[in-house]
Amino acid sequence: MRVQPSVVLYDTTLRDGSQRAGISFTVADKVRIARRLDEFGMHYVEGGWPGSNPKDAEFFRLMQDEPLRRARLVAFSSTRRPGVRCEDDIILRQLLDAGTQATCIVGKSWDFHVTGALGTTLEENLAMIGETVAFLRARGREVIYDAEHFFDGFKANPEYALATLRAAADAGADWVVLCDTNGGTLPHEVEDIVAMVREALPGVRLGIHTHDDSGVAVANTLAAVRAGCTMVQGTVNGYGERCGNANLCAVIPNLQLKLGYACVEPEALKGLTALAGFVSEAANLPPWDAQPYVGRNAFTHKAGIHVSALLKSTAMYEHVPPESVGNERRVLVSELSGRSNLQYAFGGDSLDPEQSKALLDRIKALEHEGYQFEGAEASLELLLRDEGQPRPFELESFRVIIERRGGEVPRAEASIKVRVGDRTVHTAAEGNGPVNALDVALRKALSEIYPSLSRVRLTDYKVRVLEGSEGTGARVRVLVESTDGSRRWGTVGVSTNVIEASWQALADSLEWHLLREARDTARGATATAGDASRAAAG
Ligand SMILES: CC(=O)SCCNC(=O)CCNC(=O)[C@H](O)C(C)(C)COP(=O)(O)OP(=O)(O)OC[C@H]1O[C@@H](n2cnc3c(N)ncnc32)[C@H](O)[C@@H]1OP(=O)(O)O
Ligand SMILES: CC(=O)C(=O)O
Repeated sequence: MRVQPSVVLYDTTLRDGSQRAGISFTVADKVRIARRLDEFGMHYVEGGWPGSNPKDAEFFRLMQDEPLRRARLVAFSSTRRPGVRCEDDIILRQLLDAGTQATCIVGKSWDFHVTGALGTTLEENLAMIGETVAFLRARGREVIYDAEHFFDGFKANPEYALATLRAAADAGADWVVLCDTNGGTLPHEVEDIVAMVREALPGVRLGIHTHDDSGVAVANTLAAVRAGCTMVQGTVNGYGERCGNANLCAVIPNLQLKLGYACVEPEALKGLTALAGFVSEAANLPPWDAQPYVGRNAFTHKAGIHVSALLKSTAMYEHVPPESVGNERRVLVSELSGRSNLQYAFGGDSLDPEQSKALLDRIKALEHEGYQFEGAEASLELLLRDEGQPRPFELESFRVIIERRGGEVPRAEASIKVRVGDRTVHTAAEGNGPVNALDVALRKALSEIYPSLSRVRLTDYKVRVLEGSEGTGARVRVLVESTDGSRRWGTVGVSTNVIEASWQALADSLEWHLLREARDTARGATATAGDASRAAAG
């Protein structure tokens, strides 16, 4: 592939990204994200609008004390207001006070907005743009000019839309960025219009800023780059106003891996998946599993036919290697599996054809009953255990009582009898609900014999009703996620009784931990014995 010239990355997660419904970064979040974007290799990081709110102003104050290492931090603002001198405009004063070397100014390109939203004349708007850019350039600032609604403006009145860009460029703007603010433009239009702008403004460095209202923000960004834009604006995970901005987590690998443009170091690209996770965590939004390139499902294979081909060559069902963006391949085992899924999931040829067939039949039958092994790989692994081997513990019986007295919060009490080897242990415990009481009672029964269980914690508990029409008599599926501080695993239980389903998932979780621990210990002992015999032989 021919290596194309580089494309400049301009991240606006902290400004346009924070315009997404549901996001409210703290100042500390903004500082952490800015540093992470810098480490990743974004060339520009737009931090916010200092004239908008005290949080953004404080963010820029803090960043002056400890600047970014490589990226340029950008403060954002609009042009001066109509009829107000730049020197007297408070918003521009606050922009300068932010102390950044780079600034971004948004101005109007669409005549409809100039007269309808700003309520001023077309001439005054041109003056607002040119004077604001010149004002900032005269004060030593780099100016990135964002031409709001450029594509809609160009379609309505191309001469005027181009005149707004000329006003910025002639006043010394370093970059002129064409914005598809309403996200209504399609890729072929973007490609044509950018080509016309290039012709009309030779030598002006162009950028692209798109929104995803038509679901084509990434495609529009790529079309603009192909037509000559050399800066791309976007956000991590595509966060942004309404349907979001161009998602840099797709734009960057598409440019770099598919189109041959240099954006970041190939090693840095391997940090993209971690960056996406970091930002979704900081934004307090659930990760987007189906997100291209960096989502958990982006390289997850479920269908038997796909997995069978993957075992021959991963390129058969993967457009790029997952490691190129720091993601990983996963293979699920479910009712849509064939032998290949089991072979992949359990490694090599550890199962003979008959075992595979029997296991697949069992999985398919259990999924028919309502089990789901996708998020419950530990329960799946337990299906493979040798039924002849003694189990770490076996349930003899449990009883759960829930009591509510008067207006008090209800309490639950569980008593449990389990057999461990030839001992029977009988315990009781209270909890804030029946499942919690069962969990506490079971651990109490086992903790003396298996002290490592004290490290195991439940991190998630989900219940799903499987047949809605049965009402409270319906079958439920319980999925439990557990951790011992270093590993996470999922287990499942299904029953018409939610406590029984919870028990199954809970018991599987502890049993899986104990079997894993026994296996790790056995492997450690084998390795130690091997070392000793090699040392003796040497
Ligand atoms: C496309 C984009 O995403 S641009 C970024 C948009 N982001 C934001 O708006 C978030 C931050 N915004 C804010 O904090 C506030 O809206 C502020 C501080 C900027 C302004 O607040 P207010 O003075 O109370 O005005 P309000 O928000 O009601 O209206 C915006 C004003 O800006 C004016 N304006 C809009 N675009 C521009 C522009 N390019 N140049 C100058 N003024 C503009 C509008 O005409 C309106 O003025 P008016 O009330 O005299 O009609
Ligand atoms: C500038 C900007 O955010 C837009 O036009 O969408």
